[in-house]
Amino acid sequence: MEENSCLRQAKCRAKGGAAGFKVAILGAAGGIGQPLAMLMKINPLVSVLHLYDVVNTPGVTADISHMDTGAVVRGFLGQPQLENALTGMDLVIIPAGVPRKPGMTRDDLFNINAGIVRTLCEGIAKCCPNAIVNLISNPVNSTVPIAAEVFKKAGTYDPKKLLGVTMLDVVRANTFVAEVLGLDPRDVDVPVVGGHAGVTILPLLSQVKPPCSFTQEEAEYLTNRIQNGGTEVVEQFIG
Ligand SMILES: NC(=O)C1=CN([C@@H]2O[C@H](COP(=O)(O)OP(=O)(O)OC[C@H]3O[C@@H](n4cnc5c(N)ncnc54)[C@H](O)[C@@H]3O)[C@@H](O)[C@H]2O)C=CC1
Ligand SMILES: O=C([O-])CC(=O)C(=O)O
Repeated sequence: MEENSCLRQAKCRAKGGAAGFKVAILGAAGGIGQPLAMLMKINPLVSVLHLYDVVNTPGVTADISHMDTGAVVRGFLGQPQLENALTGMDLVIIPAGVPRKPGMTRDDLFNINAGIVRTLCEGIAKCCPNAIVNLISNPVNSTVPIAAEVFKKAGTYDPKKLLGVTMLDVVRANTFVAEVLGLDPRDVDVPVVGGHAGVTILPLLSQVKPPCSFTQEEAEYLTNRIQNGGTEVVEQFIG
């Protein structure tokens, strides 16, 4: 199509800037980042969505931006664009880094992901110091303290605004407990406290709603399966 025969984006009447949360995803082109970008684009509370990665963000951004929901989507590629990706954000969600392969523990990711998270958090401290930060990158038990130290050094640390994402442990607990009890998982609520690796994941099986009891064998099976749910998935990705 000839250049002068099409309406160019800059000439469209939409101005963006509606009220709502401005959200950045760092690591937006990855296995977690892409579906997360889709969920944020669907979320009616989100007005602006910034997608940052070191690879592939132009394609992911083009794709997500075609969804017919309100959030304005912008893509950012590589370290030189990190500050633009972060400026003005209310919420920063970080799934950037490497995932484990079969046979690895989450701690085996520490060396590489700690450095990635530190650099990204330095950018947050500089460009959006009041943002809520959700850390997904593993090992969450260590990346959250790393982020806390970066923010303390920068003088921007607010413990109420720094969160490790461990919701998967709750989701898994609800599913596995519902299977044992023969209930719909949507009717089951299992509190899970602690961290996000092995024995640091503590399902509170005495506090399950609706109230119930387990045999010793059921409690051991459930605790073990909930604590190793991530490994159960990772071990299936062979090759
Ligand atoms: N907290 C949780 O419940 C969960 C945590 N994870 C963790 O999330 C992380 C991501 O997992 P996946 O998305 O499956 O991995 P992935 O390899 O599919 O995606 C990671 C993305 O991060 C990007 N990336 C790497 N270095 C970066 C940097 N310096 N800046 C910005 N982006 C960078 C990569 O280009 C890639 O697109 C892993 O550490 C994994 O262990 C995964 C599942 C659940
Ligand atoms: O286990 C992993 O490596 C990914 C993760 O955190 C999870 O699925 O809970």
